[in-house]
Formats: sequence, C-alpha cells, structure tokens
Amino acid sequence: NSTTVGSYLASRLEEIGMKHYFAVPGDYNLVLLDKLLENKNLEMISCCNELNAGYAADGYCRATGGASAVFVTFSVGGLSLLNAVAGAYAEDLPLIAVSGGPNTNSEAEFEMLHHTLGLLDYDYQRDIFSKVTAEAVTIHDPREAPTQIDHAIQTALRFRKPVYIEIACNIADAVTSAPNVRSFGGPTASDPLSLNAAVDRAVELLSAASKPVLVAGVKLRSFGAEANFQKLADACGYAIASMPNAKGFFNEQHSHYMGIYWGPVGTPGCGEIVDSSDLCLFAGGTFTDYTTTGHAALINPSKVIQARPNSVVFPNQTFSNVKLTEFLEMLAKKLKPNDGSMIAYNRIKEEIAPLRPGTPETELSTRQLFSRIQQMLGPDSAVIAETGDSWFNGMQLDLPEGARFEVQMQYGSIGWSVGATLGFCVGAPDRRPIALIGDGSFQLTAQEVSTIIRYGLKPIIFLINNGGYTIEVEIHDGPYNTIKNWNYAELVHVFNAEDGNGFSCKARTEGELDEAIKQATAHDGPALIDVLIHRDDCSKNLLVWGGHVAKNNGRPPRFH
Ligand SMILES: Cc1ncc(Cn2nnc(CCOP(=O)(O)OP(=O)(O)O)c2C)c(N)n1
Ligand SMILES: [Mg+2]
Repeated sequence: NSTTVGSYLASRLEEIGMKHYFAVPGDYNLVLLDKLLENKNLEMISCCNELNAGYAADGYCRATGGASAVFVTFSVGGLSLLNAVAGAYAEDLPLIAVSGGPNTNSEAEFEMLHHTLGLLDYDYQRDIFSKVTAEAVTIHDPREAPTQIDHAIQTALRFRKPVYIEIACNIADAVTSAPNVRSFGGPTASDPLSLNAAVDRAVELLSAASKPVLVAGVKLRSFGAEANFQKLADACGYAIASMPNAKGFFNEQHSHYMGIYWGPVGTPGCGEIVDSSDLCLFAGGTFTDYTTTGHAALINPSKVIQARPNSVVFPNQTFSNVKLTEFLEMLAKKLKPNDGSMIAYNRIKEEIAPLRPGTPETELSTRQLFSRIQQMLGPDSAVIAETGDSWFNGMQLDLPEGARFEVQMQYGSIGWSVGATLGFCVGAPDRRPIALIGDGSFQLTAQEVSTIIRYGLKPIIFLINNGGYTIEVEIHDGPYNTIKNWNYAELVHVFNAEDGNGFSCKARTEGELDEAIKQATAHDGPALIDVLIHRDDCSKNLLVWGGHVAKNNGRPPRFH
C-alpha cells in the first residue's frame, strides 16, 4: 500500500510522539505543508520567522523530552533557521529541520532559481546544515524517501542531535510506500566488560574516599539518565550539587542537595565542599569557560571521575563504550553509603535570611524582584531563563520538587527564550512557564509574543528592563551595550490588535510589582510585566563571573 512522501514524514513524526510542528511557508514547501495538514493528529504552529520557529522547536523538545520539527522554505527560510538548529546541536536536542527544496529537474536543466545564490549548485543548504546536524539528507527519489526519513529520525533520537531533511518541492506529494512497522530505538547498550570494569574501578576509588560528592551535569537529561542519577544519590548518601546548566535535573528539595556548583558564583558553601572533596563524581558534566566561571572553579582532575554519555574517565584510566544510564544504575547498587561530605557541608552551610521587602513606594531592585518570583514557584512551574543577568538571578531560585528550569548555557544565543517559551508552552500545556527575559535579548525576537497571543498560550514574562546589555557591561563595557528603550507593555497591545488576550503592565516600585504579579497570575492568558531596573543593578554573582570570564577571554596570544 502507498502514501505520499509528505504524508509518510507526517505519520513517522506522529509515531514518535510529536503532536505539533512549527512552520513558516514558502513556495518550496507549500505542497509539503498541505500533506502535513492532512494529518489531523499533528497541529501546525505558524511562526513569524524561521529563527523563532527553530527556538520554539528547541523549547518543545525541552518540554516534551522528545523530538520536534520545523518546516521552512529553501535558503531564505533554511538559512534563517540555521542558528536555532546550531543551538539545538549544542544543547543535544533532537530537532528535525525540514526544508522544501528545488524541483528535481532544475539543476539538470541549468535552471536559475529564486531565493538561491544565483549559482547552479543547489546542495549548499544541505552542506551548511551538515555542519550543525548529526545527519543531512536531500530527498529526490520517492522510492528512497522512506529509508532516508527513517534513518534521519533514528539518528536524531539515538544521538540526541538535530537532523536536516530537504524534500524537493515536486516530491512532497509523490507516491511512495506506506510506513512499515518498525521501532525507533534510543541509545545502544554498553560493552558489558567495559561497564563492569568501570563500575568496579569507581567503587574501589569512591569507597576509599572520605568525603566523596556527586555532581549532576547537563548531559544527564539529554542522555536520559536523570532517574539513574536520583537512584545513585539516594543510595550513596553523598552531598549532591548541580552544575548551572543542569539546574533542576536533580530535586533541589532532596535532603542531601547543596545547591549549584559554579565555582565562585555557586551556592554558598557548595563550591567549597566540592573543591575540597577528595573525590567528585561528575555525571554528564561539561566544563566550559561559562560553566566553570572562566575556569575559576578549582576542579582538580586527579580528584575527579567523569561519567560521560558514552565513557567513564578516571584520573588515569578511561573506559570506553559505557553508557551513562547503565553506569549510574549499576554503581547505585554497589556503593556503600558515606555521608562524610554532607557532614562537612552542614558545618559550613549558610542559612540565607529571606529578604525583607521595602515599602510599596520603594524603587525595584533585582533582589526584590526575584524574592517575589521565588514566592510564585510551585511543583508545576517552569522557569525559562534567558542569557543575561537572568542566568544569575534565576540560578539562585529554590525550585520546588517537580519544577523545571531551562537555560541555553552552552549556546547562549540571546532571543532564544521568546521562541523557547512559545515552544515550551505548546509542549507542556499543564505548566504555566515563567520567562525571565532581559530587554536586550527580547529585542532580537520580540515578535514571537504575537504567536504566544495567537495560540492563547499563558506564560508570564518578566521583561527585565535595565536599559541594556548588562551581562556584557560586566564583562566589558562600551557604548555598544546601551539599547533604545521600548514601551514593552504597549507592544503587547500592538500584538493583541482586535482579538488578542495579552495582559501587560509596567512595574517600577515594589508595590506596583506586587499588584502586577497579582493581576498577571489571575489573568487567563499571556502576561508581560515590564520591570524597570537600574542599569547597574545586577546580581553580585554576575560581577564576579564577568570578571573571571573577561580575564579568561583576554589571555594573551602565545607565540613560539
Ligand atoms: C545572538 C546573540 N548575539 C549577541 C550575543 C552577545 N550578548 N550576550 N548577552 C548580551 C546582552 C544581553 O542583554 P539582556 O538580555 O538585556 O540581559 P541583561 O541586561 O544582562 O539582563 C549580548 C549582546 C549573544 N549572546 N547572542
Ligand atoms: Mg538588559
């Protein structure tokens, strides 16, 4: 029995659990979109531009834990989407980028085409995408389409990376075989000998340590190992920390959770315990300049075991082909409990006194703003923190069990959070996300608020209006860090036009903020609060972090 290429793709996307996809039309993908629309189990979310559609797909992956898909037109659409797909690569998200492509006859007929570079080479978009995906294919032959589509989907799910599928515009409705029954598996299993040897070595070293600690890393989620980590944490009794880009992957209400390990800007007392421990097991950690605060974190490789997605790295021995999930699971069964690091932590941990509010007329500060946001959090919250001082203020929030926290710390492309909030809302309708978006970032992608309004989604957006690029100011200031102020609250009314339901207001004082939060929370629709903050009011941690990152960026060139 048969179907069309476009319908084949739609049924496979439905089969892997997708319920929505993001799209911007163009004459290379219109027939393809018609085929997708025939599938009533998939809903199209039309976005204002392809970059934001990609950021929305990024957020959708984070919300659902599964794959997402974006449909764009050739070149003008695809090359705009590119930056979001690169971000998905950096963040290990299975985003399926689908582009319409030139008619299969064009190149052979030396036909010059619109939207292209004006050259008779139509492979360039796939070549470019091959750099930011785990697989990039062009579908010209309907008989090959099922194999190419299935292989690309399998690659995305197995390696947790984006893939690129280009479908020639005259192939989208071509006849092909209907999908055969098959499974789309996840990661492959470990090599049993290597796995056992790695676990035995870890048990030997950890059992000999007096104050071992456990640190959650960003790859825990992308490689499906959060539950295994939780089991290990419960079994070993060690003090636990999370790296900043893994915040929320481990329950912050757990009795042995110390906080965020981020060198000098981590939770007070946490960095000291990790840095002074005689053995740290990092599960899925990444040690970039940003996650180590310009390498100011005192990570001593001779005291570190790194459990990576596909290997375990000891100070002087690496075990290859060991899956993170299986390593943590097996280790949990073999480690004897040791609360040495927890005892040490309890001796030094600081009770952070809750901030006393000012008067209703007191001008707002970031600390007062975030003490209010803290009070809003519950088990079904999801905080989406944009690159900027929001990282540092968001990082200090104390997440209730079950609350989610999203940052794009590996790629850090500002503006991501607007589309990501759209996609997260679509993917997790049972949560009301709270987005922390700086004014600078917002100005790159603001128009996707109109899509949030269009689909009746209900995030609460805190637009942190400090007049510019504060995170950059603290790394390295200059006139380029000042931006033109907008009337952000008014923008929501612009996007509402005659039928939108967006709520917005400004808040300059503590009283106005309390009132704004009350109204936004009560509003049955999207809400944006334009919070006015002094240009130099940023978290202490940003000041510390900015200095270390600037110093690291400024390392002099070495010549030999
Ligand atoms: C796409 C993209 N372009 C430029 C940058 C560099 N950058 N990183 N952070 C910033 C400033 C962010 O400013 P805001 O969003 O206002 O954040 P804060 O003022 O720090 O709260 C820039 C300009 C970036 N990270 N991503
Ligand atoms: Mg700003």
